[in-house]
Amino acid sequence: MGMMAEGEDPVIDDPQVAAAVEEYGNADVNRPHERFRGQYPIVVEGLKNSFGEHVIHEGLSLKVRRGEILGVVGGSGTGKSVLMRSIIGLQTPDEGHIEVFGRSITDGDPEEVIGVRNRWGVLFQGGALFSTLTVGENVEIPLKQFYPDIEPGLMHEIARYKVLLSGLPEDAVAKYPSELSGGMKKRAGLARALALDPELLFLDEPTAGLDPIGAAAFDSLTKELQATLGLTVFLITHDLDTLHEICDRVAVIADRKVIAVDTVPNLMKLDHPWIQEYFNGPRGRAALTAQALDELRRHMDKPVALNAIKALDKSGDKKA
Ligand SMILES: Nc1ncnc2c1ncn2[C@@H]1O[C@H](COP(=O)(O)OP(=O)(O)OP(=O)(O)O)[C@@H](O)[C@H]1O
Repeated sequence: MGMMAEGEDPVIDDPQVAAAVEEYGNADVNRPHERFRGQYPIVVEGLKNSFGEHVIHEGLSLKVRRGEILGVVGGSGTGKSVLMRSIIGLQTPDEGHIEVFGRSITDGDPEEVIGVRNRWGVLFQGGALFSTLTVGENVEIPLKQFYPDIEPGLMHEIARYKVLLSGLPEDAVAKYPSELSGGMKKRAGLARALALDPELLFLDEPTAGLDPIGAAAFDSLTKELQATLGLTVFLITHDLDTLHEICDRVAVIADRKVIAVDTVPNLMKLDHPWIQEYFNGPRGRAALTAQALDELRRHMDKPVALNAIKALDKSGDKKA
């Protein structure tokens, strides 16, 4: 086989497979389970968003790599949610271009956009569950919307599986959102976001409002799902522990654009005042110490690590 550019589909050598592809349409057709093979499932270029006189984004560009957990941070009101809403087509920008899975969201054919909407899942801030429906029924909504012909028994079974996949007990399927704790509601929202086996997962402040143990558990679940399901995750968060623990890279929004995208250690070296305040301020330092402790605990059998943990714990006590 000749050289293949990144993101290109492989040449089909097998005549039977080639005939089947010919019959059912090639990779450009919106087949439900076509998977994106390019390098960047999300590409945003020159985005401008405003509400009246209030300009939120101007000249904002961002590329999300396939398979990464990308954290998105920025001060309150810098437009993290508006960016997410633009990417999923809920907010029409004034200017700029957005592609998801290589298809234009901003000026694409509406049919095409519908063809990509079943390939992402979204957990909105607060979960956005329908209060009059059970958890199982909430998870079935996207299934009914995109695959109305699936028979009800199978639909219930898929929903039950997604609920379990999100770490909820089986009996949560029949419960109403009001019967769930905050952490369980987030998991139910996640189960719904996973309903269509997405390749791309959008999480808006998933650990906000959770206690530290619940937040850490949700982070582990996100990491596990990314690794096992091969997801790309776009994760808006204020949670420094989340950034340190699970994000491959972090995009920082300030001054109406993405001012940097990099790993947390690399971002911490940058001279921007907001970045310094955020990552190197007292809360940033505490998160870093917590991560260092976690890392050391993984090597507890080693005497050096044990001593280091003791020393770090003591220095934490002094600060507190
Ligand atoms: N539909 C809307 N109409 C008018 N203004 C809006 C609308 N949606 C968002 N905004 C404004 O856009 C700005 C950015 O909002 P956004 O919710 O994206 O911020 P954010 O970075 O997610 O903030 P936070 O961290 O507080 O959640 C805010 O000033 C908000 O008031």
